[in-house]
Amino acid sequence: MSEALHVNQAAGLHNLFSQTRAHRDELPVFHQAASLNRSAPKPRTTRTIAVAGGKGGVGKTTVAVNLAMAMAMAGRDVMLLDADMGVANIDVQLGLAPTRHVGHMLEGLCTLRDLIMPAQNGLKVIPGGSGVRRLAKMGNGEHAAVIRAFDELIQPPEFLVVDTAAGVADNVAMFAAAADDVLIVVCDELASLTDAYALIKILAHDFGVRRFHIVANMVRQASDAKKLYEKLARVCGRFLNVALDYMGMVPHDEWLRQAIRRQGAVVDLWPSSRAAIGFKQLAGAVDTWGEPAYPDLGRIAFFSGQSAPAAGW
Ligand SMILES: Nc1ncnc2c1ncn2[C@@H]1O[C@H](COP(=O)(O)OP(=O)(O)OP(=O)(O)O)[C@@H](O)[C@H]1O
Repeated sequence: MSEALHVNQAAGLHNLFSQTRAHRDELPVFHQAASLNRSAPKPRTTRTIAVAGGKGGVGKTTVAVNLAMAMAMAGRDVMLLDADMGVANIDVQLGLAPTRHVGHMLEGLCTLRDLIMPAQNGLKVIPGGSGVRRLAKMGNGEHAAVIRAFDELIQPPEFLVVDTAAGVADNVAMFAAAADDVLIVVCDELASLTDAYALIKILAHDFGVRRFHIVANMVRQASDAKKLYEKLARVCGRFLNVALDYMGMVPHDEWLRQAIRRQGAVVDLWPSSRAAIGFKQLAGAVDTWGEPAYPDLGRIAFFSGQSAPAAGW
């Protein structure tokens, strides 16, 4: 698999959203992830949600932070992993000042548990590290080591929300494919749809992910959000064997920028803002997602080594 696929050049993706006739994609399925972990599945107690989107700037971090915070405010035990390693910024957004990052853990200088930072409302954050070249250049083995490190947590959370990087490089795909659910963030730009499609295609073909939750961010009204979803669903339905779930919308809302300036989450600081209401609805919808549609067998997954229920369950 290529290290960094330039999504807008891949297979003339822009055309997919406008053309009337195209060939069904028949690329082979690569079971690269499957060959890396052949251990038997074990019962898991943590539900992992990866927030992805392909394109940069569509609001992945905003959605991850506010989804995690909204669930924490609802009394759930939630951990948030900033997997945008090397250029991570969840710590800054939530006013945290980490002294260690994932690189220290990989070097054996600390454990994953040492990286956990308490944020507002009981949310726990694992910062991704910023301005560290080595983190930005991590290879597949190191990504897998980060994912497997979660097996060592003595008190696994009820939910792990993973904020992934932009693009469709291996790190994004690995973190997304290691989760139980993938939440794709799209906004009202053609490049957002084409990049979301590219990511869904890679996750479906190369990692066997079959179900995706879709949220429309920074939209003006519900009808615009629905149209975005329908465009994506139409193209995916035509070329990929995947199911898309529409999760609603988060409107464009200036209170979000204010929240970032105040180093907090909008759901916490301005809970009755339009964006906060959208995030809370999204958080409430997670409970309707049903069982993860994705078997553990033969893949690298977060908490795949869990064998006992989490404390407090
Ligand atoms: N619903 C919204 N209303 C207004 N502004 C928003 C909304 N969602 C995100 N933003 C703003 O858009 C910008 C990009 O958001 P964010 O950093 O979450 O995107 P991202 O997809 O994680 O970006 P990157 O790929 O670069 O990490 C931020 O300034 C954020 O405050």
